[in-house]
Amino acid sequence: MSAKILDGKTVANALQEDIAQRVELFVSNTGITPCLAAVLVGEDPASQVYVRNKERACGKVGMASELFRMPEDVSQAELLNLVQGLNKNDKVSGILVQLPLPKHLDASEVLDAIDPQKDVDCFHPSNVGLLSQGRPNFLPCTPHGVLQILKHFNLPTAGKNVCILGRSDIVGKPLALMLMQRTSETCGPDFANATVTVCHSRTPNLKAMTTQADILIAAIGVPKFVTADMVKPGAVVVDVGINRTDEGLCGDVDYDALLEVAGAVTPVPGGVGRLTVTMLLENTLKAAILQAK
Ligand SMILES: NC(=O)C1=CN([C@@H]2O[C@H](COP(=O)(O)OP(=O)(O)OC[C@H]3O[C@@H](n4cnc5c(N)ncnc54)[C@H](OP(=O)(O)O)[C@@H]3O)[C@@H](O)[C@H]2O)C=CC1
Ligand SMILES: Nc1nc(=O)c2c([nH]1)NC[C@@H]1CN(c3ccc(C(=O)N[C@@H](CCC(=O)O)C(=O)O)cc3)C=[N+]21
Repeated sequence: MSAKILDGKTVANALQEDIAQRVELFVSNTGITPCLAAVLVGEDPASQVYVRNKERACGKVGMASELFRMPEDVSQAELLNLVQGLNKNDKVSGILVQLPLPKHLDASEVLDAIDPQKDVDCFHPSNVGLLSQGRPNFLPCTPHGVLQILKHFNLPTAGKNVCILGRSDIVGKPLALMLMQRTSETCGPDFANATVTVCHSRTPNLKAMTTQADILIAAIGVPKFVTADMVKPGAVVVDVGINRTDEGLCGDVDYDALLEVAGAVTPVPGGVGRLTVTMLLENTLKAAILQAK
């Protein structure tokens, strides 16, 4: 058996074409160009790559982006001051503070300071609360990207056993919330209504959980953690992990081995990461529309 490869580039390009058209329409109707403000603290190489990808993608769909770089030793007060300035700045539609932040900073306090209507990451407690109640303002980028890949390849989640590895606030937890809802705002009821199992570092006998899954989603940050014996034959495997190793970029799943057991699998790079960036563009346009009202 050879798994179908769920190419994120194709999905991202199709969605970005659609976003570009809506951006053009919005600009011609309002005279406003949606703008993403990205805040980057320090010199972390991975963060720099991601932020660069985000800026490039903004340009591709006709949106503006502005990068705000802060030194590694920036104070909490200075960073809060920057965020408050961006909240007030009418030219800025969306604000993204790239994570992780250096340890001396209180990330929650910084993220909570972002105007919920500019919170394109969907990290603000009011936006997370709305998401959990099934009436989202913004959809979180990476979880939304996972749904969009599944939708593009017609792999519905309704009635399926979905196992998520990882319970972070950026991927695992919001993804679990979205998949257990009755419907998805953008993808409909076929891409919700899952029976969701969330696993983490304190889950005993992980393999017993993963082998039950029709759809297995890995978001733990451990290179090639998911091996062929952990996957039910024919299952859909979504690899969210992005790990930098000596042999280059790799995901949380043992991709080559899984090609022989899985029904479908996302590559890294060229998988979910592409969609994360695309859904950020979607949210930035949405933010601009909210603010134009
Ligand atoms: N493609 C994309 O767009 C994105 C990719 N990523 C990537 O996804 C991965 C996860 O990121 P993120 O969610 O931020 O990670 P975090 O480090 O915040 O969380 C990792 C989660 O995985 C769990 N975990 C870690 N090791 C194990 C293990 N051996 N067995 C079971 N569970 C384990 C942790 O459990 P516990 O809670 O018990 O500690 C935790 O819940 C990373 O590789 C990251 O780079 C992240 C965001 C976007
Ligand atoms: N506030 C905040 N919001 C985030 O959404 C956020 C964050 N902080 N911190 C880090 C994670 C990670 N993340 C990615 C972004 C782009 C790619 C991406 O472009 N991936 C490409 C290229 C990867 C590469 O070349 O390194 C791919 O997978 O093909 C991946 C992962 C967003 N995150």
